[in-house]
Order: sequence, then structure tokens, then C-alpha cells
Amino acid sequence: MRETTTASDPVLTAERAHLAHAADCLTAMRAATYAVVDAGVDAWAAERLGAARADRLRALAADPGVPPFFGRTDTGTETFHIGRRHVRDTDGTPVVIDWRAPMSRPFYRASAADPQGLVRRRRFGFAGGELTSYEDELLGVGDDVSSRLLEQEIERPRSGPMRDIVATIQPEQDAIVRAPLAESICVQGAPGTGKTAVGLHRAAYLLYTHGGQLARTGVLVVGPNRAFLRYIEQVLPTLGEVDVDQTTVAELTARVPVRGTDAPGVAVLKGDARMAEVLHRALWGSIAKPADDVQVPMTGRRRRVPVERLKRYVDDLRRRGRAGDDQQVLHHAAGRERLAMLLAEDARRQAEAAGGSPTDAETRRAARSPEVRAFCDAVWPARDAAELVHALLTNPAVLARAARGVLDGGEQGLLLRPAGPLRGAPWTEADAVLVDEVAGLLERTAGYGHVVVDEAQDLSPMQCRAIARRLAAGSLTVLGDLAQATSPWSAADWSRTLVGLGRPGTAVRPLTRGYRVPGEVLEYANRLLPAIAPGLPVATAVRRGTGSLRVRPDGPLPDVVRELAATPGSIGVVCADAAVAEVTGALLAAGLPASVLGEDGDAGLLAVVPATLAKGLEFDAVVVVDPAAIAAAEPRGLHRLYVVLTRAVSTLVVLHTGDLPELLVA
Ligand SMILES: Nc1ncnc2c1ncn2[C@@H]1O[C@H](COP(=O)(O)OP(=O)(O)OP(=O)(O)O)[C@@H](O)[C@H]1O
Repeated sequence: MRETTTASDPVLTAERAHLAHAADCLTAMRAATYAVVDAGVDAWAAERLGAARADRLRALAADPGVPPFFGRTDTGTETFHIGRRHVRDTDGTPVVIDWRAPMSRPFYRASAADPQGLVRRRRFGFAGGELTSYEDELLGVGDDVSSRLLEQEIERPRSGPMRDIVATIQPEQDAIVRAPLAESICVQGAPGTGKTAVGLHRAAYLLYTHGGQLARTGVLVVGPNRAFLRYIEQVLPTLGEVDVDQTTVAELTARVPVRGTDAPGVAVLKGDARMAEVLHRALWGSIAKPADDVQVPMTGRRRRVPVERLKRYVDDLRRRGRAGDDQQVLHHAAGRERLAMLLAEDARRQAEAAGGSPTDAETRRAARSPEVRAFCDAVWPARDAAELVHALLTNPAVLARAARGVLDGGEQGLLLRPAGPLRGAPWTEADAVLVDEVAGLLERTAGYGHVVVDEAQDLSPMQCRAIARRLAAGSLTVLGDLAQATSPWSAADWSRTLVGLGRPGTAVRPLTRGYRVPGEVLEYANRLLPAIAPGLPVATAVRRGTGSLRVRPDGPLPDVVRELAATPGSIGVVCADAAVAEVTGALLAAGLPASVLGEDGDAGLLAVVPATLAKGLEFDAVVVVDPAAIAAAEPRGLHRLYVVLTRAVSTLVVLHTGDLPELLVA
């Protein structure tokens, strides 16, 4: 490898000239997009054109800190500069190739053993938008060598939201990013192996490669909470993808106002896949057997539909309510409409047999007649999802009927809450998922073409179903780490989650090279693995980080923080949720500008982080205050501790009062 930072280097001079040329071309591309005129088109076309132009301008918006390219490949006969988006000159000649284009693939995959047609890979170093260095790897000769620019990127001080990794995506990550759209993937990745980064880059890759198809159906990213979404929300826009929905399961299922919380045992039960059966029965079980003939008015006469035929219509429709997946099944509300039409069509056939010829409009009118409506109301009543779940959770007889043979008496008792009005009901997050399930039985839920699910190890089977309903015929990227599973329903392997997500055959791919956490810190955290996730592949860190771990008896915390603050970058002080006020108070009293990381993800450079919000986040330096308290605070406290011990990029300080969890005692 050759590296240079000499300003007079002719290569550097040439590359800087290319950079300036690329920047000019980008400006010209923006100007050309502005200049697109919509003369002579109708209002609808003008609106579409305007929207397309706005999208393109947003995608082309240059971030002054983001250089147009970051790498280059040489095949011996051709060179390509690789950047965040395609740039061409006024003749249409490519100046920069989009990192997602097939031509860019060797940049990420080529190795000494498999050069993929390259003789050289060049990486560029930038400082404040200025091209200041480059690094050449000659492929096909010698062994792979580690890249200093990659190391720098990994070790750069963190502040603010997550950044993209396009310049340094590693081969094992690239294989996931570029997997075909039709392929659902589950990534079991240790902390800091780049799961979140890979999932977001995969979304950007798929949107680029299958733009037309996915622009129609959309891409959805599901994360664990708002704080996490705030942290990741800029990555896709930086990559030029502004139309991806990023949300949480709580937001997806927000059909009722959540006011209450469930005891863990109750939450587990409400998240159990058996609840789907209970809800299905509660809804479809409320369909009654027709008891009498119905007189359907049709073109001035009444046509009698006999009860035997009515029973058959209802039974056929009920059967269709069981079949297939959410996109094919007959939904309850549609079934009700269909039943009304079946009666009207029966009457029409009778009229035709008698020599009449009722029109379609007359048939539809018959379906809406008071007689048919009254029949449907009695036999196939319209239902409201929240009302149904409320009745189920407050009325023992209703619950017993729906849950017979599925939940035992004790379980039914756990579900029940005191009777009360629907308005102001103490809905919990798990209840909201149940209401969403019923809403999904009533009507088809609109589905996305691809869904990325992060921190998926924490999803209950019912939450998985809520996501699966939004998947249509599309594919999934499931990201998670079983060792970081902290919810009370967490499973020991991925199969149940993948079944719940509707993609049981999905292959599980491991990622084990850790890019965030230094080796010393990772090995310390990994001591917990035999207890929390035996059998999982263990991560190794890409760098050692000598001196990155300090385990010390208690405090004083402000002194520790002050010492860490001497180095640039973010500091996260992580403690048990119950200790947040005390820890923040101690820091503020010492004159340190601490702020508590809230659900919305806002916090300054010195954040006090409740242990339950730490997942997915990272800080340059982390102080874990009282690990024993974090472990003791919840049933899966050791898993939580593993999460908080793996948030540091440079330094981890563990402050304890002498009672370290046994596995962490040296
Ligand atoms: N190829 C890479 N080049 C540079 N940085 C990388 C690379 N891969 C990952 N990183 C960085 O490593 C850190 C961890 O990545 P990320 O948050 O995606 O990991 P994760 O597997 O989701 O972690 P966790 O399980 O702890 O949530 C991030 O700062 C990310 O930018």
C-alpha cells in the first residue's frame, strides 16, 4: 500500500482537479433540473413533473461536507471514481459512479486473492471537504493489508447522529447490502458489527437498483424507539434517499392511546402468537348462523333467499377468512360487503329465471336495501377493533368463548382487567398491537415492498405479525443480536421471530467483526456471553484499543467524566433507569453540562443515558455506573448489561461499588 499526504504530489493534484470537475458537474446537473420546464403539459402531468423535479433536487442537494467521491478503481485500462451518487458531465460522460452501481462492486469486494478485475484500489482522505490524502492498494500482488483510512474512519470521534459508511463498507457487509431484492435476510450480528449501517445501506441499494418497483411500494425501516430513530434518521437522506418511512412498532400500531403498562408476565402473554388465534376467533366467532329466510327487494318484487342457501354463503365466506396470508385472505369487512352482494345476486338470478333482467345498479341497490342490511347486521355485524379488544379484556365470558382450548383459566385471568368504559381505557403497548391485529383482520393493511427491522431480537410474536402485515409480497432485512435481547418474550433463536415475520425460511447470516468496540472492551463484555447467549458466534474487534477499558471502584463520577472530557467526542454516562436523576444531579452539581437522553433522542455531548435507552447507540467514551444495579433492575438484566458495556468507541469506564456481577470479576 502507498499512502501520501504531500500537497505537491502530482496524483493528489490530478485527483483534486477531478474533484473540482465533479463538483462543477453536480452544480450543472442541479441547474439543468431547475431549468426543466413544463410548458404544454396538463395540470396532472405538471404536478407529477414538479414532484419528480423536487425529488431529484433533494437527491442532488450537495452537502458541503460530503465530497462527490471517496474512492477509485483501476482496471488497467479504465478508472472509475466512486461516490455517493452518479455525476456526469454535460455530454453525459460519467465523472463519478454511484457506489450502488454494479461497476462499483469491485471497490468493495476486491481482495489480494480475488482482485475482481482491478489492479488498484484507491481510497481518499478528506479534511473539511478538502482532498488531503490517498491510499493505494495494488491488487493481485501480495497480501491484504489493513487500510489506515478505514481505521481513521472507525476511530473518528463521534458526535451527533450516525453517519453513512459508503466509503468503507467491508466485503462481508457488502454481501448483505447487495443481496437480491427477492431475498429476505436475517443478520445475527454481535454489537458494533455494523448491522444498523448495513440495513440502511441495503435500503439505499435496493431503492437505487429497483427504483421503479420500490418507489411504488415503498421501503420501511422499523427501529426500537424514537431516540434510536433520531440517531439514524440522517443516514438515508445523506445517501440521497429521502422517501423511506422510518418508524417504531409503537407508532405503526398507534390505533389507541397508550396510557398503561403491563406486568412482564401479562406483556409476554399478550405478545404470544396464541393471541392471534384468540382474536381471530373473537372476531369471526361473532358471526351468527342465519336463522331464517330473507326477502330481498329486487325491481319492485321480493325474492326469498332460503335459509339453507344463506348458511352456505356465510360458511363459504368464513372459510375464506382463514386462508392464505394477509394479502390474500378475505377480510372481515370485505366479507360483510360480499355477503350483502351474494344475497342481491341470488335475488337477481331468481328475477332472471322469471324472465326479468335486473341491471348491475339495481343489484347493488338490493345489496344496500334495509332488508339485506338488517340481515348482515344480525349475522355478520360490523366490528370496531378497539371495541372488540376492550370487550375481550374486560368481559370474562367473551374471553372464555374466544380463548377456550387456547389459553388456560390462569392465563385468561392474567389478561382480564376491571370493566370500564371504552373511552379512557388503560391501553398498553401490547394492547395496541392486539388492536392492530384485529384491524388487520377487518381490513387489508397496506404493505411495503421491503422492510428493514432493526433490533428484531426484542420483538414479540404479535409485534412480528404487525410488521409482517406491512410487508405485502415484499422481502425483509432482519437485524439483531440474540445476546442483546432484553424484552421478556425474547427467544433463544431466530426461528420464532422469522415465523412471526412471515418469512420462516430466511437464512440467518452472522456478522462477527466488530467495528465499534475496541478488543479489550469487547472481550470484557463477552465474558457475559456464556450466561446470556451460549452458542452464539463471538465477535472479534477490528482493533485492540489498548488501554480502552478501565474498571474501577466507585467514582467520584464527576472526576471520571472531567478526565474523559479532555479528549474530543461524545460521552455517555449509562446507569440504571432509577438512578438517572441522582447521576444527573451529581454531574450538574459538579458544574458539568449533563443532559438526560430522552425518548426523542436529544442530548448534548455529555448524555446521561437510562440503560433501557442505550440500545443501538454509541459514544466515544462510556461510563457505566453501577453495573450490578443495571443487571438487577430487570429479569434480563445481564443482557441489558451486555448492551451497555458495548456502546463505547474509544473508552469504557466501569464504576462499581465492589459488587460487580460475578462473570465480570477478573
Ligand atoms: N465498514 C465500516 N466502516 C466504518 N465504520 C463502520 C463500518 N461498519 C460499522 N461501522 C461503524 O461501527 C459502528 C457500529 O455500527 P452499527 O451501529 O451499525 O452496529 P450494530 O451491529 O447495529 O451495533 P449494535 O448491535 O450495538 O446496535 C457505527 O459507528 C458504524 O458507523
